[in-house]
Amino acid sequence: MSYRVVWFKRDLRLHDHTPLAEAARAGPVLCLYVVEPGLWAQPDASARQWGFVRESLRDLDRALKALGARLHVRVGDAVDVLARLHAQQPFSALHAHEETGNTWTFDRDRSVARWCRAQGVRYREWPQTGVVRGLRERDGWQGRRDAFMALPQVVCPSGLVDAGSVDQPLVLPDASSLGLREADAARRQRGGRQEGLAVLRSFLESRSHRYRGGISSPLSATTACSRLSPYLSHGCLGVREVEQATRDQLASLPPDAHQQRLGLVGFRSRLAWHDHFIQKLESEPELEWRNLHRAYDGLREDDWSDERFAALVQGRTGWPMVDACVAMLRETGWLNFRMRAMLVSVAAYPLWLHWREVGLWLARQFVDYEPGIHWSQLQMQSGTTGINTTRVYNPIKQARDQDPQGRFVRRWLAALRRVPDTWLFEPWRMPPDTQARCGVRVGVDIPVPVVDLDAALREAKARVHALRARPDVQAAEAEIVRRHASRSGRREQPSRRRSAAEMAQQELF
Ligand SMILES: Cc1cc2nc3c(=O)[nH]c(=O)nc-3n(C[C@H](O)[C@H](O)[C@H](O)COP(=O)(O)OP(=O)(O)OC[C@H]3O[C@@H](n4cnc5c(N)ncnc54)[C@H](O)[C@@H]3O)c2cc1C
Repeated sequence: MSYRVVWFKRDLRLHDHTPLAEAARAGPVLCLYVVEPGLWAQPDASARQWGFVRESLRDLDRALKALGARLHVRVGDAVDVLARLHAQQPFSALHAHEETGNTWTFDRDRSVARWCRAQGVRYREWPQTGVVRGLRERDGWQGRRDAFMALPQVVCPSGLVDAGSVDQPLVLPDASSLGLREADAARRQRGGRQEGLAVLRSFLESRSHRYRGGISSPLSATTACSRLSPYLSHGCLGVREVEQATRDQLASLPPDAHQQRLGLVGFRSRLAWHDHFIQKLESEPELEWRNLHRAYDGLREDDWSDERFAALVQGRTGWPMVDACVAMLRETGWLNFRMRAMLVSVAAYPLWLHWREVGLWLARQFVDYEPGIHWSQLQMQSGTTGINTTRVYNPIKQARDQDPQGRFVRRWLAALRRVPDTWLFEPWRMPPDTQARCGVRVGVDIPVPVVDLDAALREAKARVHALRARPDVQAAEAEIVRRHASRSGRREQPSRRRSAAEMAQQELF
């Protein structure tokens, strides 16, 4: 029997799934998910991500069963799994979505393509976002992305003929058998398309009026933001279906729904950034591990400090807003944009840590880890792209602006609950008699900051600005703009060293 294999990766849904629809049109299919121990052994993988994927796979299997098929799960190296399947029962084609992942998945996809060529198996891949494969420069990209988003969604087949047996139960390994030792996040979002659709509905219909103005503070952001990121990153929802649902919701709003309209327009621009940032990694896979602007090589690498990194990871920097964010991230696997940017900024400037290790730690924390967005943002917030404004977040100012009553900090840091408002954001300055009155000992119950914030910020900014001012560094920026910068808004000039859209992004949050 001739059949096609549909290989699910970061596209855990049946709706708007071209590889599945095309395979089903041609005849029997085998829907495959490969649990790859090599992938889960990478330093950016974590139990919380696997927990989310596991739930999504169960949901996917249920959806396939309703169509008369099932999800076939194999554990192993993708090429070995495909070779075994092919030896048992040869298939004519392998269908998949294009993936912009980390270096490991990039290499794996190339190995799979080589294996297909050698076996005479047709390997077909389709895009699932506005990211364009093989793009050499950014001119014209936005138009191509918009055209993709305007295409009709691909309808899910109404029935499937499974090329294998359908009455097997779904068996999925647990995190520990994949060697994932860090604990799952106790209060993370649950995986699966059904969960994702419910989150999408609640955002479009009732929460989006709080998006504009609500997404910067970590207090309001948990409900004001869409919270769609893990469903988009693991493909439980497609970007195109979310974009079109938003467009339709906007069209149906009554004229006086100003706040909701502003919210949905802002949200739609974030969906465009989703593709804009992933395109950077697609066009330049090396930005996962080396500075986008090579003149920044050596800026921080040799000054690595285990002590400063440990303080950050353990949430013991001494700056309450930073430590509270780390506590929330540990427990929920999510933070809003501004707080993510603040964590990276604190790591890069006052703590003067190179972004790669910091990025790996954060990647493991994020349930929604999306390599293209993640590594581009890590470099942008660390000031190593050469084309973005150097934005340095002061964690004490952020606390005052985003948590003026200290509710967020007190919620996540139990030791600070009895500290009076006056000292809450700089508790290490508390006089001894105040410490005694509120029963909190600086240096014992709460940490003293690892570095002097003002002095460390001053020195860090001076070092980065000195580098940016060098003519040879500025001269090299034009090429980075050509390949990566946004063309929306006025066309940016290399000499201005910033992208209009990226500036807008920095300012909006
Ligand atoms: C250092 C750093 C690392 C990040 N790592 C990731 C990551 O691994 N995965 C991830 O999905 N997002 C990442 N982001 C972007 C952003 O913080 C999250 O997308 C957002 O917080 C997710 O919550 P939400 O879905 O409620 O966002 P919303 O504000 O509701 O946005 C909707 C969607 O738009 C996209 N989006 C939003 N903001 C951005 C942005 N600035 N750049 C690109 N796309 C955006 C996401 O897909 C998001 O789900 C990172 C940001 C920073 C500063």
